[in-house]
Amino acid sequence: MSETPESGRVLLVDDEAAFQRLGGSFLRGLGHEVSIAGDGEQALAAFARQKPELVLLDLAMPPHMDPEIGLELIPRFARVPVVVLTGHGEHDLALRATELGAWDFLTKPIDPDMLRIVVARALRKARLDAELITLRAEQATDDLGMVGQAPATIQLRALVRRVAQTTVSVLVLGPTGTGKELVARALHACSARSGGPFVAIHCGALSAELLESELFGHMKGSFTGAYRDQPGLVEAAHGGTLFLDEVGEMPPPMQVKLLRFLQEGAFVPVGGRAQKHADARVVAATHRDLEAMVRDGSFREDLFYRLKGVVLRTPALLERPGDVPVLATRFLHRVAPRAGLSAGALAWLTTRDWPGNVRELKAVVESAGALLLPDQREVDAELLRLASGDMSEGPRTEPASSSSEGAGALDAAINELELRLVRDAMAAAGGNQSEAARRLGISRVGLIKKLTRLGLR
Ligand SMILES: Nc1ncnc2c1ncn2[C@@H]1O[C@H](COP(=O)(O)OP(=O)(O)OP(=O)(O)O)[C@@H](O)[C@H]1O
Repeated sequence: MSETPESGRVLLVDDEAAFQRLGGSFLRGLGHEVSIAGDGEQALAAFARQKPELVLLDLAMPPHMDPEIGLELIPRFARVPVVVLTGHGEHDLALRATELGAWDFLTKPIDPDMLRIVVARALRKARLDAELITLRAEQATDDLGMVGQAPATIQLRALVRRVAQTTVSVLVLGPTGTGKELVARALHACSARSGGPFVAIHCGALSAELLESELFGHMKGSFTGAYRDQPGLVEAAHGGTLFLDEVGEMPPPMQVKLLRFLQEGAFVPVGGRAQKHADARVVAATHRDLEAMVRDGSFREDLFYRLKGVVLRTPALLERPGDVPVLATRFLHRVAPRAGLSAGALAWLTTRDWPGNVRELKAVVESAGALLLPDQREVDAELLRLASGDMSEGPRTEPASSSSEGAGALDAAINELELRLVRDAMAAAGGNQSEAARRLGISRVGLIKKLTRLGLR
């Protein structure tokens, strides 16, 4: 097989002056940029300086020509192929070097043709590796933070990219926890406003009065406790994007004021007289059936049409089961980068309904990842069941992973985790129990039971 000569940066680590000279000039003759090091210290310094794409390493290093010193160097040349140079009959050494991550080895005296071929092959591998890393990084940023490869998810990402370039208002519709806020953030990030602020407000968590003051600000003395003029979120979002989460919960008097802002970019702070202006792109979202609300008169029709310049739908997880393993793996890696999901765990994850959708999946997988014991590298179905608080299912499909002593620690960890999740949900929902229950993907009665048991009521 012929190898196309590609030039690259090569670090040659060898203490033999003759080989440094001959090998070096042979490689330079092939067009490579060659650095030479005579011992381990020089090698590491040259590695940092030259950033080679390939290291040729003679294992016998001064001062004692001990091959162990050479072996120790291999892992230090991270992410770069290492070709080890060994003497005749050093088969075991070559094997150990390969185990430590060496890419190939050559036996001395070195045949120039072999050297040329091995170097060309190793450089090609180095470039493919680098390309793969770049592609992965691009893919990671390319998914706009919206992980998933189901057709519906791919289509949603494409729509987000297109709509982001326009100025139309966007209404994001979908069940709870399906990524509506994520879509709003992605719209902002892909838009010409990405350098400006992204400001989110939950319209259902506040009373009409508080919501108005939060959105449009208030003047000093306009109500008890208004000690100074306070600008609202609409102004904070000037030049950026204002995300109105659960717009369906917006009280009717506020709906009129929002409509005015959408039509004219104008608003009046609470207690103020002068009209103010702000330029914020509005993205609204709701899990409720706004059309039905328009029909029954609880949501203004003119506001509905104003908001729904473009409608983006985030489907329930049940409608895109192919996304479950991809999402679960991504969430697990965020809390336990070296852990994986067992086959049983994947089966358990993909057969559940996920009423709380991605938010619920995320919470369960992250909790399971946090519950891994220090020497555990795999999340199995049982750990997921523990993390989800669902102990009602049948017999174990996989062996238990902890001792009974560990199980006590596990219970405490689970309780703590549950406490944290419930507290966070209550805080995010501004103390509104229905909203907190929805965020957790459980019923309100279930939440009240939990609050009582956890001593939070
Ligand atoms: N495609 C996805 N990739 C990665 N994370 C996701 C995805 N979809 C949702 N999430 C995560 O799930 C959680 C819930 O998402 P988000 O808050 O955007 O949902 P939502 O539909 O706005 O929820 P709600 O209706 O309760 O306001 C967040 O932590 C979000 O990062």
